[in-house]
Amino acid sequence: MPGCRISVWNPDGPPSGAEVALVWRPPVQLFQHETGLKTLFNLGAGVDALLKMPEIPDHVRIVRLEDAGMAVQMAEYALYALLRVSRDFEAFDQAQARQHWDTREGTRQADWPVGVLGLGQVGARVAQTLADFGYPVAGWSRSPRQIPGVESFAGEAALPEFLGRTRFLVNVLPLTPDTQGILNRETLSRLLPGAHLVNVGRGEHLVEDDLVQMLEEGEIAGATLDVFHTEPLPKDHPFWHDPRVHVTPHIAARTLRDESIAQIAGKVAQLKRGEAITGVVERSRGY
Ligand SMILES: O=CC(=O)O
Repeated sequence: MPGCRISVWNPDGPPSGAEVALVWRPPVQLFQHETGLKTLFNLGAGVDALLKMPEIPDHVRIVRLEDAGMAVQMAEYALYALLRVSRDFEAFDQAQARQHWDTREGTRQADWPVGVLGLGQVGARVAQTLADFGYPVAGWSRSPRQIPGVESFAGEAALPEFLGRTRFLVNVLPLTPDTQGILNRETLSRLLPGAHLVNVGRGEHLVEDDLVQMLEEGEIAGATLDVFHTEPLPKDHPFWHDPRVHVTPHIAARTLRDESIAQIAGKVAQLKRGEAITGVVERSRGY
């Protein structure tokens, strides 16, 4: 990046005078030290942790990563979880362990209506991918979205109807005060029987105790969870030990270095030319 001076933040040295910082969960001292910052590029899609930091001055522009190779990873993750449950692959693994030739009846895609919570760049890719495979897919977002082959539900009033037609629920919402705890007993109990939950948003979207109980009661058949209230997931957490729950360590969509650098470098160049950039967070909206 000719024309840019790039350094690693050194909290013990004098301020660098940087106008732009690339951050992931930065310490508050950064903002007390580097007071010339104008733009923060978040090295992830979710900016919830940054928006919980009152130390970030109001005039600092926060920019999130837009897709940058994450959307396709989320689509892969959701597709993997969907195929595993909808095609009974776990039952076949168990049958193999018993050398049992399990000639169970085949499953139908129509029996697995998919619902995607959140239809931003990531959610749209997830919904589109699963729809392309032939599953009935609907998406829920704040405002209506037009995605080919995906039924759109918008706004809080449409949430019960969206949940009521969904058996495989994928959460990719941003975490905001409005969406915190949105996956709870009241909402999850509206899903179709035999439901499976995939959470690749944030742990705080889910009321974990509600899910633990609903799995016990058979109200929810299973879950594939990548994010948790406490990460790493504490060793004694019931999710580790429940065979109906599949735990992954916040890897559903990794930040890809080259793609992220290219995107951020492009936006820095645009800013230097005085152009508007996309991906700027609306703080009042929460993402
Ligand atoms: O959690 C990861 C991200 O927000 O990109």
